[in-house]
Amino acid sequence: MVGLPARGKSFIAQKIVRYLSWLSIKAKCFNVGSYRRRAGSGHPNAEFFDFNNVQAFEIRQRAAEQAVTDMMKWYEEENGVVAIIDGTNTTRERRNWILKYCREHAIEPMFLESWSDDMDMILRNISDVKKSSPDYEGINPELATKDFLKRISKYEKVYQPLDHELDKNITYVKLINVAQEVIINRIQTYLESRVVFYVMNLHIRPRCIWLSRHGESVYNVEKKIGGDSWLSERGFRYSYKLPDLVKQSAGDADLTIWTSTLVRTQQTARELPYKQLHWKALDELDAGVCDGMTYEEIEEKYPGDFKARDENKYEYRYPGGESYRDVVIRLEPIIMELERQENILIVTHQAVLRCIYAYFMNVPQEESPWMSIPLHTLIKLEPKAYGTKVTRIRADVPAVSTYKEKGTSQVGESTQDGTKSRNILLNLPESSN
Ligand SMILES: Nc1ncnc2c1ncn2[C@@H]1O[C@H](COP(=O)(O)OP(=O)(O)OP(=O)(O)O)[C@@H](O)[C@H]1O
Repeated sequence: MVGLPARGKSFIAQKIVRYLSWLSIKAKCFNVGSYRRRAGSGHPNAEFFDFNNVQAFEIRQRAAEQAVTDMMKWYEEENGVVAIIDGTNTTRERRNWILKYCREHAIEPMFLESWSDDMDMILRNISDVKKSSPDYEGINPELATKDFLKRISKYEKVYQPLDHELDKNITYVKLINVAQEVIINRIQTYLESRVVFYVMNLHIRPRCIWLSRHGESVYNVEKKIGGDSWLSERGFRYSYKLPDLVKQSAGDADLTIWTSTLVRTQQTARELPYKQLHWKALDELDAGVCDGMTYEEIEEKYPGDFKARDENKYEYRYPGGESYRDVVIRLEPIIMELERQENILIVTHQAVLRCIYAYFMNVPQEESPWMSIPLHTLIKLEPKAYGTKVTRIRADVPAVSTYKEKGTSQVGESTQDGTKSRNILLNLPESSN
């Protein structure tokens, strides 16, 4: 990463790691600010970041070296694929040092610069995350803001942005005022282009995403999986309640509804007074030859498959059908479009919802297929600077549980509050410098 403080470097770095991890590409962020704190910077004020402060400069240099050393160890020992050095890396000298070190280890780095002169946005960023940074623990917020602006001015004195001419031989992407303008140079690999495409689609305007499973279906009541059945009577009751639940949570905000192409999601959404789009990519995980069967029937007819699925639910692919991994791959355009959009309500199916939820909440693959996402519950996701806040709103309409625990063909769960799901993920703010 490259850029002055409060330009969203950590935000972007963490999002890239979450996106790649969700796609099963091993990625990790190495945050130079946390190495600097571990190296004993304490609670530094702006003077610490003065480039003429020799002692402090040494601490910062050591922190960068430690981050780069750990990165290399991770590549070598843990087969890492994409590492991100989340630091300011504001001088060409520092970037050349990273470039040289990486090339000596046969790694071709890509630099990602976030550049902004939008002072309102920078002040908002400081207020969002910097005042609560460990650097300013116990310090009056106004003083913290003032000191942080001074810290930025120390960096500005030495800042050398990526340059069309001087940096023409390196791979980079430069985001100007979020993605108002994007400059790319020497993008050479498929993975690099995926990352560029992803960051081009990010925005930071406040918005919410709501998720709901379809209302209880006739197949849910009959304990069958797959199919294209109608809603049950209780499922229709949920569809009549949904507009009020949404209004309660979204107020007068405008939103767009996305459903799958299957009858049960469209019946669930039909009373909602918003624009609706139907996506094939939101259809339920295809159970192949098991479509329309109960888990008991599957256990009886395909005992080997039943066991194999319990053992590795993420990878298991139904004969003639799909695995969770397959669903994630087909959901990628949905995630990309979600990043671009503002308020969206998605009405979809259990497995698909687990995959979308896993992306926003950073749920690991071994856990995501086992998350409990009950029927007749509206989930609100609010993306924040360093994570996503979740609120669950239950409709007072009873429904069967379709949750199947490991090792049984019975559906239903011991806990009704869905404790197997993650309620909130908010990473501690770290600073890149
Ligand atoms: N491309 C962007 N440009 C400017 N701000 C952004 C961008 N992307 C995200 N943000 C905002 O930046 C804030 C988070 O700042 P972040 O901690 O990531 O900055 P940083 O550049 O890593 O700062 P530091 O160098 O002090 O660690 C959030 O409020 C987020 O909305």
